Amino acid sequence: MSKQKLVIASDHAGFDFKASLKDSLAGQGYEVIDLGAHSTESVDYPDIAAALAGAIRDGSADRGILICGTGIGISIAANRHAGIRAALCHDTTGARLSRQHNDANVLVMGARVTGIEVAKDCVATFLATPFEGGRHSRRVDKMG
Ligand SMILES: O=C(CO)[C@H](O)[C@H](O)COP(=O)(O)O
Repeated sequence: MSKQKLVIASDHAGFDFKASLKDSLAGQGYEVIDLGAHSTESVDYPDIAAALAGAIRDGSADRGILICGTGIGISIAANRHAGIRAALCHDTTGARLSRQHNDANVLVMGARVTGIEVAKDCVATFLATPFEGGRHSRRVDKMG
């Protein structure tokens, strides 16, 4: 099976964290589109979330990873976009269930609240876990 196409983006607070995740994913052979931020210069997370939503919507990527300081603002912003199911996760249980029950297509994490090794485990779990369907499909469908 071919690897999923990934898009990753962060605000300034997640810049270093994003670089670590991107390196790790590249090392595993993933194609990763990086939509910035490209430095620690301050940017606004709604703009970052909008850019990533566009990349999922136009088919440039299958799954997304978003990072801000807490993950809260950028997940709120991402979920305002049609077709985006962004899950803010702090551990691998959340990452697994976000896929099994919610068919999340964007994993969100907070660089100021989650350690990078936990984050790498969350990414691996998120990418490896299929949606369970069944009763969960009905609920996901109700969200549009
Ligand atoms: O976590 C965030 C949003 O939920 C942002 O990363 C955070 O608010 C940015 O703060 P600052 O401009 O003080 O670096």
